Amino acid sequence: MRKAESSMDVIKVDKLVKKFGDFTANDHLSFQVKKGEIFGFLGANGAGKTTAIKILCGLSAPTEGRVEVAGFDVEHQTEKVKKSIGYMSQKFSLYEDLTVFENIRLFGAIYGLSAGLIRERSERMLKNLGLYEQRNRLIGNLSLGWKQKLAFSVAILHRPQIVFLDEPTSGVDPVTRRQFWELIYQAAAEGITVFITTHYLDEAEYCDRVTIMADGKIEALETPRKLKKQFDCETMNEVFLKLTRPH
Ligand SMILES: Nc1ncnc2c1ncn2[C@@H]1O[C@H](COP(=O)(O)OP(=O)(O)OP(=O)(O)O)[C@@H](O)[C@H]1O
Repeated sequence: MRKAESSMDVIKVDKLVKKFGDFTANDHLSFQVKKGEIFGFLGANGAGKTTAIKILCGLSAPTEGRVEVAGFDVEHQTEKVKKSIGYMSQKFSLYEDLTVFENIRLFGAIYGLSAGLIRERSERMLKNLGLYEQRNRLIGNLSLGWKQKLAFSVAILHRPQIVFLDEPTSGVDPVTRRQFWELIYQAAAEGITVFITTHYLDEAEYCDRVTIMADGKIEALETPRKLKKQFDCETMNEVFLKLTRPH
């Protein structure tokens, strides 16, 4: 298993609570994520994953607790947090009526990259993806798998410290999911921390550490190997079912 690059914590969550009225969506979450780590954030529908990710990205304020991302307080240094991260979700889509290259140029400019840097990085990225010959095609004409791989590459174009991926492989075929994970490994090897939610339990096996949430609480947080040993299971799927089935 690939090791996280250093012992530096780039995400620190301390007793995070998020309430919507009387309903507690995140119930005293505490965890840390290291630089270069691939951190899987799992849980059944409604467990509270997206709620927590929105707080970590500075899009929503915690009700209680303290959250630090890339060394910044998410509540009081929101703009600095936003500059340090990349974000991609299942629903995040590139502009369908712009070409591959036009999308990269647009997002590069939004991230504040110079024209020269955008050209250099986009060429390298498109060649790495095997999409260079398609650079003048409209996004709308690409398959979902290509769109998601490209969306991920665009989300890290500005070399963020951390990239948040909310169900990025939802609906794509197993071969493309494997290729997507190759991109994740490349990013992590370059020191980008990857925070990912997924409902595919085979993908949980690819993470350095995994947290499993149920009803707004963290039920387990460990490496996949240790979790399987701890719960006496062959697969992460079995671990997940043990921890998230209604008791
Ligand atoms: N703005 C809101 N107002 C009220 N309730 C909310 C709000 N946002 C989320 N919730 C509730 O909080 C709970 C957690 O939702 P959340 O979207 O974080 O779950 P999730 O783990 O990401 O689920 P999924 O896997 O389906 O994406 C759900 O019961 C949801 O209905």
